[in-house]
Amino acid sequence: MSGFFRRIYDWLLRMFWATEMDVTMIGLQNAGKTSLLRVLAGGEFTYDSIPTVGFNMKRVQKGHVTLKCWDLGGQPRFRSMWERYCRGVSAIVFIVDSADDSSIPIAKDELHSLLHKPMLNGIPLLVLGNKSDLPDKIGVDELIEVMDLKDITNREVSCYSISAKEETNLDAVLQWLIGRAKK
Ligand SMILES: Nc1nc2c(ncn2[C@@H]2O[C@H](COP(=O)(O)OP(=O)(O)OP(=O)(O)O)[C@@H](O)[C@H]2O)c(=O)[nH]1
Ligand SMILES: [Mg+2]
Repeated sequence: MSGFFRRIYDWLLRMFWATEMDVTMIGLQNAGKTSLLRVLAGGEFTYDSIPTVGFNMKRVQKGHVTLKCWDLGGQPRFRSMWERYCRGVSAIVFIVDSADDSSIPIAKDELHSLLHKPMLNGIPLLVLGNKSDLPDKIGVDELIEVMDLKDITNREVSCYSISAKEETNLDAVLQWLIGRAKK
């Protein structure tokens, strides 16, 4: 399809079949949540990302679906906000720095204590091992193991290895999220 007809087609889809879905992005500080969202929204990757204070919101447009993405601060003082921002969303995205071994046990505990909250029952979960461009990263199988993802039974769970920097697997992330839009 030529660029012109593609734009008309996208516009018609948005006019008559538009869907907006809320997605919340959480994970420890420095995992790469803000970087991922910046790149998903069409921005440039940068090493000078500023730690998020509280939260930010950015919309990501993909065909007829608008992802309303809530990017939460990962420092300990902001983690008590996570539950409130996860309530009622179409999907929770939990981002892990897959090249930082020491962060993983803390990330696992934070994730599992959040998933025990009754208000969040059943919300689909996508766990992303970010920074796959770095040499010391762990792969998806190991991430599933160390994050105890096989023990999660009350919701749909998927796990991908990604790099916000090199834009690795970001299409798969968007496709997964769009597939969770509430009908
Ligand atoms: N090599 C590499 N570095 C990354 C990647 N994604 C993010 N970073 C870097 O990791 C650092 C932290 O990124 P942020 O996106 O600010 O992390 P965050 O999870 O939003 O952190 P908080 O807002 O404090 O919770 C920055 O220096 C980024 O440039 C990646 O895919 N590869
Ligand atoms: Mg941030």
